[in-house]
Amino acid sequence: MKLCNLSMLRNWKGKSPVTRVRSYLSGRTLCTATGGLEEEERHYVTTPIFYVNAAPHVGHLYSAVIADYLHRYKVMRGVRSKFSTGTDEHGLKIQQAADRAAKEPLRFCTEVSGQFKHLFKKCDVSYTDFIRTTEERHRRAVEHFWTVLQDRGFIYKGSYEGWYSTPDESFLTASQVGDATDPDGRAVKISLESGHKVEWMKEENYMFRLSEFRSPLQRWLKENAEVIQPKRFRHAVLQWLQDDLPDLSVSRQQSRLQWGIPVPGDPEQTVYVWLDALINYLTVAGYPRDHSHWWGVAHHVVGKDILKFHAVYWPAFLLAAGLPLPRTIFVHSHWTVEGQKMSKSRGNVVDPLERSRSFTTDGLRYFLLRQGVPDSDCDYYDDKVVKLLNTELADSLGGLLNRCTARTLNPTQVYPHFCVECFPSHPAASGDGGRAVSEDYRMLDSVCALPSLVEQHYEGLQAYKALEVIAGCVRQTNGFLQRHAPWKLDRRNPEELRWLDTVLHVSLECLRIYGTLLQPIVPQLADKLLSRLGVGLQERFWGNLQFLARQRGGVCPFEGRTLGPESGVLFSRLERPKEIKGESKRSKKA
Ligand SMILES: Nc1ncnc2c1ncn2[C@@H]1O[C@H](COP(=O)(O)OP(=O)(O)OP(=O)(O)O)[C@@H](O)[C@H]1O
Repeated sequence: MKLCNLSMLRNWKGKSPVTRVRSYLSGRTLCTATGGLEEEERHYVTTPIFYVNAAPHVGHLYSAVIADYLHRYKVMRGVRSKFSTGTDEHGLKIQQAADRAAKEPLRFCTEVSGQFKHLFKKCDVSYTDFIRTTEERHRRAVEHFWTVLQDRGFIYKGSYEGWYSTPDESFLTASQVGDATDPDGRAVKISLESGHKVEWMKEENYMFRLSEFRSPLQRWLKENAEVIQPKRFRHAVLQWLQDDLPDLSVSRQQSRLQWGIPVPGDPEQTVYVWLDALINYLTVAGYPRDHSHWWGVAHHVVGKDILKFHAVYWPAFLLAAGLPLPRTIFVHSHWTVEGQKMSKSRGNVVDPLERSRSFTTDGLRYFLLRQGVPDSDCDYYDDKVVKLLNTELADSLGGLLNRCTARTLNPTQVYPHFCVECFPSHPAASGDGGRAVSEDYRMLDSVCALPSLVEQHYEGLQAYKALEVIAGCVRQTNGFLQRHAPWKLDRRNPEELRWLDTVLHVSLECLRIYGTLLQPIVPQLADKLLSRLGVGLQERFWGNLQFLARQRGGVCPFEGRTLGPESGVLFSRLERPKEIKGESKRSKKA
């Protein structure tokens, strides 16, 4: 077992009662600070499963890359991480979309599900599990779950009467419905939340005793203040729990909905699509057989549009089934287009595959995670993407790498030596030989503090804050290089050469830290950067984030090592592509 450094100890926020310390270098094992007892840590992150009534858009990719970076971050920490995504394939909307496309529903679903898979592959979404709700393993899980709820007395046959929104596949209380007029001027009722038309529905079906769960849910939220993040969404859920919480219809008559899973023992009824869909998280965990390994450590990433399903219905179903509740429900806001939610049914979508070709996969991932703020909606437009990527990836980060590794400055192409007399660990200790100035020490402080700040933001699913602090440090390092202008130093003078090498060593150390921290967000770009620096695959874990060890008398394994081969610019400056300009104009006219 290798030793962990102090910052790891300080930063580790394990949930077990004993102080847990990760041996990051060994990757998988975990020991306790008290006795070396080995234990394994697990993490299970999910995206919503995506409804296959139309092709994916940028909003879907956003949910997927949030879960992906969390998964990659956990893997970097040596945690055993499971990451599931997939497609939600039952329901009236799919039945109708398949009819419109004149295709068998399953064939239609297979095609659209394939588009999601293809997108995720192209965009490096490194899921470990992909589930389709039309799979046999899922049908078995739903049937079992239903039977458990029924056996425990939480499902009864009743009659549902009330408002129903087919586009949202959801039931609404009177307070959630408002008046509007349709395009033909007729008075209609709409869902106040989604704006979709609702209809009055009356039919016999199965009801779930949701009304019994108000207090348990309130208690759960009270005792677990962090379970719903960010906070404003927790408040929204608490508010819903103050309102009416009537029993929930959990089946539809088969005559109205054929495309779904039949209710066990009653083929005249089809399981409500949301109950069916939510169970996917259990199916992936192995339910009903051996799910306990993963189920207790589940973290859901969801858009705010489906918060109620995940934070009210889903925990109520789980409590009724006697199963543990998710650890976190992380909620994000929406990408909008000219102020309106980007959505399949509105058709105002931005094609993520096309954008990943124009801006590169990492460019698009970086943009979404740097600009997407969980708390509030964000308008998407291409100019913003181009500006951000040119500034932060091409000029700032790419420029820094380019300058530090250029043959003119570094003709031997090695990770240069650090001279501690030129840059001692503390300014006061600098004798005549010290050449660093106070801004340089401020930069070192920022870079030293960076891993723990980034950790905090990654753990809290606030990637934009992590990327903001990284971008700030990159700017500081560029300033450091500019200030000392190593290109003006005379290599023939040994003293100047020592300082030149030190400036480059410090800059490469900074770049190594940035590249390592950026891996979950921009995996290809980070790989290119770290490979150029000659950092091996086993040297890219969280435990390799010791910065500038040489200054504190430690050993830097990279010093004197040959740099990796040159492989072109890190990130090429972007032009605004013509075809995207055309599309933006079209969407403006619409
Ligand atoms: N505009 C968006 N911004 C961010 N995430 C989104 C957006 N649209 C969808 N998502 C993500 O996808 C999930 C499921 O969305 P859904 O499949 O209902 O997409 P949609 O485009 O809103 O579809 P529809 O228009 O048919 O309701 C959301 O909960 C969220 O995680």
